[in-house]
Amino acid sequence: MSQKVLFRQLFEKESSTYTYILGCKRTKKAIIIDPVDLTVERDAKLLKELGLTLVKALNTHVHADHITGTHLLRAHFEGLQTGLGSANTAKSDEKFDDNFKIEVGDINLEVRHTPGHTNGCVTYVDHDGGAAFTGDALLIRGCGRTDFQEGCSKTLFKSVHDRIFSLPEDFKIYPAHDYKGQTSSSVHEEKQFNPRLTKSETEFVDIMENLGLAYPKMIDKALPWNLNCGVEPE
Ligand SMILES: N[C@@H](CCC(=O)N[C@@H](CSS)C(=O)NCC(=O)O)C(=O)O
Ligand SMILES: [Fe+2]
Repeated sequence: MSQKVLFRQLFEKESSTYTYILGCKRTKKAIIIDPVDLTVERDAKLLKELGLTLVKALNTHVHADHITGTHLLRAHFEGLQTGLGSANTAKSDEKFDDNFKIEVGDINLEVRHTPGHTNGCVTYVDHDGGAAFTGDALLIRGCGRTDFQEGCSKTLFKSVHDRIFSLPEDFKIYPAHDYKGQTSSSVHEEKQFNPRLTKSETEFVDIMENLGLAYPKMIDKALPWNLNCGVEPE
């Protein structure tokens, strides 16, 4: 991570979600990526202890397994803007087109559209810090499932190869989830050892069609709330 940016990786255990805080040391303005409703109080307290003002709460996609904390964070930080990729129909203050550049003080993130797990997934790339926040597009030694939310395994294969594996090999990978206690990886590691993405497209599609994962416990509640920015729909 860049010396100019304060960085924290936080974990929410019910959904095994990683939330990331990036704080500009100069301006004290901060961005949070993939906050969870259950851990908003913890995250807001930490931000305040670090002397940071949260100005943007971003999601990598409309989550199916938990409710986003973006709306609840507004109560702690006046003027907070929520953000999401522009391919989503969900409510959000900002919608980012492909290659859009987010700037907050000395924090710079490039938005790369990486559909496939959902049609609206994005990866936030920190070129200065050499890191990519991949959401569920690329997990450590895995990837997001493609069996709901307009998922498509061929699209995901292309997104990961064209938009994530094309980054420098030493870029770190920070996913939205991990179910095995792993915290980060690198482009080099995933290109070498990811058991799904090292395969041909045909083999990848076959793997994804036979994952046999259970339907996420919270999906029926989480999707309508998250389409409404984490607020209960009327
Ligand atoms: N058991 C969990 C959901 C687990 C799950 O389906 N995770 C998603 C990411 S959250 S949308 C996924 O894509 N997993 C891929 C994999 O290979 O594990 C629950 O019930 O919430
Ligand atoms: Fe997801």
